Amino acid sequence: MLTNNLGYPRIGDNRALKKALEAYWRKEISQKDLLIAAQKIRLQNWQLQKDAGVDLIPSNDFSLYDQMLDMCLTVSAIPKRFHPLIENKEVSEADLYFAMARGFQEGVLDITAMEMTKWLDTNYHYIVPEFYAYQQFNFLSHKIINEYKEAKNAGIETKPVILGPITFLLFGKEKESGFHRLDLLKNLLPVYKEILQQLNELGAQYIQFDEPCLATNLSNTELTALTAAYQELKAVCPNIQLILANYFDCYGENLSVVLKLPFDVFHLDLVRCPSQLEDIINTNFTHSKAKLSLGVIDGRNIWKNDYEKSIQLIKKASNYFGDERIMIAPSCSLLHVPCNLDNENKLDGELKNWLSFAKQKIAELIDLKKIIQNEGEAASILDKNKAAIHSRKSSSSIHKETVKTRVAIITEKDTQRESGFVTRQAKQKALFNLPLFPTTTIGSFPQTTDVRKLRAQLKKGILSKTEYNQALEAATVESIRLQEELDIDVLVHGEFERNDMVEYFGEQLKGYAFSELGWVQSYGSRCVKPPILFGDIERENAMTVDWTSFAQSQTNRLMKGMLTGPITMLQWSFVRDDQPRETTAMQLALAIRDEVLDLEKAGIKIIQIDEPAIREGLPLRKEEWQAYLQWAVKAFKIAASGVKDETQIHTHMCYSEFNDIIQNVADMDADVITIETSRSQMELLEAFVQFNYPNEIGPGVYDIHSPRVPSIEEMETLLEKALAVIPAENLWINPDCGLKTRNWPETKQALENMVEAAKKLRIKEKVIA
Ligand SMILES: CN1c2c(nc(N)[nH]c2=O)NC[C@@H]1CNc1ccc(C(=O)N[C@@H](CCC(=O)N[C@@H](CCC(=O)N[C@@H](CCC(=O)O)C(=O)O)C(=O)O)C(=O)O)cc1
Ligand SMILES: N[C@@H](CCS)C(=O)O
Ligand SMILES: [Zn+2]
Repeated sequence: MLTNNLGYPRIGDNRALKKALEAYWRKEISQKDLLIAAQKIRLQNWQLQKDAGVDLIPSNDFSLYDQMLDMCLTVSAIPKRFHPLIENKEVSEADLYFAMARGFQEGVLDITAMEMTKWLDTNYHYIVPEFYAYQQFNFLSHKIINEYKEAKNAGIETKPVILGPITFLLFGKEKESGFHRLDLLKNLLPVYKEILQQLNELGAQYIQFDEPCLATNLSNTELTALTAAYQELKAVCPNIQLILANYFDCYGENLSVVLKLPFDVFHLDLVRCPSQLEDIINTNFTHSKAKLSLGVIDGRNIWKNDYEKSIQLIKKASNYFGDERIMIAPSCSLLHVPCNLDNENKLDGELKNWLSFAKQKIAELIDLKKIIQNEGEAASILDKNKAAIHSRKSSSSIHKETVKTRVAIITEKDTQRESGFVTRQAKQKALFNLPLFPTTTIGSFPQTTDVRKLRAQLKKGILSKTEYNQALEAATVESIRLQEELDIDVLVHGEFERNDMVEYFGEQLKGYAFSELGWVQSYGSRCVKPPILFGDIERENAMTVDWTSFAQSQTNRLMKGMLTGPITMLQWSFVRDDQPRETTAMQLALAIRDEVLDLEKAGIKIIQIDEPAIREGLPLRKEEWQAYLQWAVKAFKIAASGVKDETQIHTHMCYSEFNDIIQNVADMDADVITIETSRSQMELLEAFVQFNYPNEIGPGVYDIHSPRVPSIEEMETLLEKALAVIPAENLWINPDCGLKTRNWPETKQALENMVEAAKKLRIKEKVIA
């Protein structure tokens, strides 16, 4: 029985990759130094897995920015606008790669970044490949080959991991009409064949094809393409063992086609979908020679594996198929969990004993093998695990009757505003007296090194709480003055006091715990430290009233209160797996509702409840959507509906394709929604238009993930597009998302341009009127 790992976190302990990348982008270190730092992480990861005794160690799971972008470079899917950079000998392959991710603004060149979107239902973002009719591909970046050789030179045999051709095409976008991206498969496959041939020549024994599109509903055409592709690929190198990796859900209705594919190993995510083992047992797979990789260790959460449960599944599989046809594995790549629990010194001992990060999950894999093979320490390993699992199940720190009772008595009335939108809109317009096309921002302003340093100094005791607060007050006042100077209509306080929009709230809620170094990659160099939601959620004190009231006291303009919604708190935390997610969402919703009411009591007239993760939380299979959406929308409405008509509730969403959930977005009944639309050139608005979305909308007019500053004309063009489909009285003007990742000069310039674009639009609208 072999152990199989699908992927390891690539940011390195202590976010080594983030630090190297950002230093390189700031031109503080050379490209050579960046590449050395990257190599060090790869070697450490491989060595750790080899030392632990993992049989199938992944390579090419590392990426300097994103694995989908790596594939674009591998097959030379480089959008035409970046071609001047290919022709420019001064621009290296790495800089071309970063330009595709981050945009490029130098000299006469001003190139927009590629779009970025959520990787299935995770908080990881990938770069969206762009496709053109008749596009040709060729084997450009040899990263997969180089990393295989690099490991081999270090004495480590690895299993190269590659994103499969079907997922690569399906998760990309056509950039012109008249073709479907799957039409490009025949042009793409020769590159995959060349890769297979080269790996074969180098002696690779396994190659893992990631095809997570199999966790979604696929059409017959897509499944036919899948079959054709892998028949062609297998024929090239019959001796390499091909592994099919699907994760985050069942193969579902795709299973019967999948099991006929010429793979040597089929990976199953048995954490998300334990029932699929039974489904496979009920097919004639028992007669096949192929192996199963049983993903029994949760690669998406941080709870210690329950060995008894896993052993049951493994034994069931081995009874049917025999030990030699079984591999054991984490459910998916460990990219989505932090590196190493050993680095945590401040976690409560009881809680720490319930947890497992990437390094510990690798150890769990080996433990399970030892238990199955009944090696010497097997009994004591199992006993220790049983004790930890029992300790969590029976702990008194998890359950609070008052919280459970409050959830039990939620009624329909708790989810309804006093009046409908039309009445509320009239009251709010009369009260606020805002200009046509009001301008606002999404909440955060640049979290500069200086601001982060303040927090680090507070933590280390170098700054007192009073000194820390004074410094943040100064930053807040400065941002308010700037917004007034820029003539923005509805202001924000800037969120300087927040380390992160989820962690900050988690820190103030009972039922949450925090790691010190539990970082997980979100996109590129950006990381998050998801708080650990382990128990019933209770808000003991107001969380944002002091800062928001302070900010409001500094200006005569309207100041938005800024909160994170219950579904985003749920999605971006490591959540408990001992109760339904719905129950946890209701507990969070009640806590946020209390905060909304406290803000209203403190005189705040506009309150934004961010829900950027509502789309990401959708189950991967459509048949499960309605059940989720029903409770997700309910949770938002519980949070938002306690206020009077005059209080304006905003929500904000980014990275979302709203087309198929627009009815549910409308059901949330926020007075104003601000959404990310600029990278897709307002494409997203189509959904709002087709549905005749009734409430006010602020479609983002500039992409905040790129350092490039958009021009006034560019934003005017986007606004014209928006105005063609949204009634003028419902249109707000704002960036795509918060500005925390930007620096001040870019931010000032971009906002100045944005306000100017709004003013020009107002004048044009007056002329037409
Ligand atoms: C809006 N987005 C968010 C998502 N998920 C979240 N949980 N939060 C989000 O805001 N998902 C979708 C989008 C896009 N994703 C991201 C993710 C992450 C960032 C980001 O800016 N991350 C920061 C880290 C933020 C943080 O927690 N900072 C802490 C710790 C700061 C730190 O690094 N301290 C230094 C010491 C300070 C010094 O001396 O310089 C250290 O520990 O070494 C804080 O502020 O206190 C990142 O830098 O990656 C943005 C969008
Ligand atoms: N209010 C948050 C939303 C990010 S999705 C911010 O501005 O950063
Ligand atoms: Zn956002």
